[in-house]
Amino acid sequence: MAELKYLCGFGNEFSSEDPRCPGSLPEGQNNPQACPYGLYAEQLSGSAFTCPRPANKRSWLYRILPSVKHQPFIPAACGDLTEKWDQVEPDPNHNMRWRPFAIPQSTEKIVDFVAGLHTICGAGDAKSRSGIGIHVYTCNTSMMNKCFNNSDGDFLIVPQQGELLITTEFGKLMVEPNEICVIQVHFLACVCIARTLFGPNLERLNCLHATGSTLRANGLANPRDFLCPVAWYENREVSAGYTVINKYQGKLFACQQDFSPFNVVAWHGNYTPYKYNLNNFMVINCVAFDHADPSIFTVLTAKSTRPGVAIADFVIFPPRWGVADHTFRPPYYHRNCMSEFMGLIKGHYEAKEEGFQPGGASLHSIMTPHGPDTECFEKNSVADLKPERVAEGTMAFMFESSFSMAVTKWGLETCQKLDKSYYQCWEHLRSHFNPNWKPPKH
Ligand SMILES: O=C(O)Cc1cc(O)ccc1O
Ligand SMILES: [Fe+2]
Repeated sequence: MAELKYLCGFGNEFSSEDPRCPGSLPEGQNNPQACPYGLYAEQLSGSAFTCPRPANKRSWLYRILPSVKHQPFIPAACGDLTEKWDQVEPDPNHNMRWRPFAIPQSTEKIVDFVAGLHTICGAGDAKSRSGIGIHVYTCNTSMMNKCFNNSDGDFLIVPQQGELLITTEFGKLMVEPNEICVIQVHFLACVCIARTLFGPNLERLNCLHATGSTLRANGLANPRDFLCPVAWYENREVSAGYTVINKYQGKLFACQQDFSPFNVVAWHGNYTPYKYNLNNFMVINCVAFDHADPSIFTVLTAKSTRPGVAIADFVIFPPRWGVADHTFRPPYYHRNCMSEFMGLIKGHYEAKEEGFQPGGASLHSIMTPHGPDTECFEKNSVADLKPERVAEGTMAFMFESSFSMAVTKWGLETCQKLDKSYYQCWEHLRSHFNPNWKPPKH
């Protein structure tokens, strides 16, 4: 497949025409009486009309047929996708760790993107438009004559294994591990497996959906590194039926139409899907002493209505230099007023060299004490503090949320990946207390 082209910038006013139809974008107005090439004009808004201008998000799509032409939606099987946060009793032992989630073999079961979504934890409510859902996604096949949209929130997709070709109404995105992509609320997406890194047709990812707020880029993620697709259309009748699956108020619904919805010939606007390569993040770190809190690693944030408090921050722990003097350099022990869901794309996480594995995850719920494991503490309390590379070959990430999240039955039981021995990584922490301690002489 030819290299895909992208437009670069974050939240820019973009415009794009499929080169097969030059002049398909109306000039000087959005709603001509008759659009070029006989297209329909359709607006997709990401902010209320009344929002102040800098917060306004909307795009205009010029398409062969409008989205409204479809059969009614009917309930569809939700599998392990849920917004029921009371499936299991609350449990304050919410320092949890999961071994790498299993990817079904295609010889056993065919699983596409939608069928492969499993909700692991979350909180809040799509109806009041304030909430978060964290899903683990494993699949072994492409979506065929089928696409998906999430009416409940923006989808942030973090591939861990295998490349994805995501067709959207704005065009195509190729997303590989160490890249992320954002498919906003209401955008249609067809997720295909493009190429796999380990064995045939196996994909594993984490998805975050944040309800009620648009994801914004943080200052250290340069706007020009965000890539958005260019217009691409297909004029394809599907007499057997094209299925649109809609996640709406926490449940899945499906409808049929007799044409491909990827029929947008031209578009313009500032509300588009995008991808971002995590290697482009301009990492900063402490250059004097002490461990800086991980807000310095925030790539994207979905703001809540409370100033400075996020529904969810997307944070990464990329390779960097550690140079802090007279400092315990790894993460400190802490009790956080935010929930921390972490995943490992590749490598080893500095606070837990073992146990936390690529393709696995951890959850440290609100105020649950956690920090470096015993080995990490002992080693780094006496380490020679030369400048050194930290997290070489590693990419860990965190969804940090102000919500106190519930774990689902799938996360607790069905997935069978919960590491029940996780608490033991702190069990051997011993007291170093010495009441006769004297400050060292210099
Ligand atoms: O718990 C963790 O491993 C994540 C984390 C990392 C860090 O550097 C500081 C605080 C924090 O919660
Ligand atoms: Fe933490």
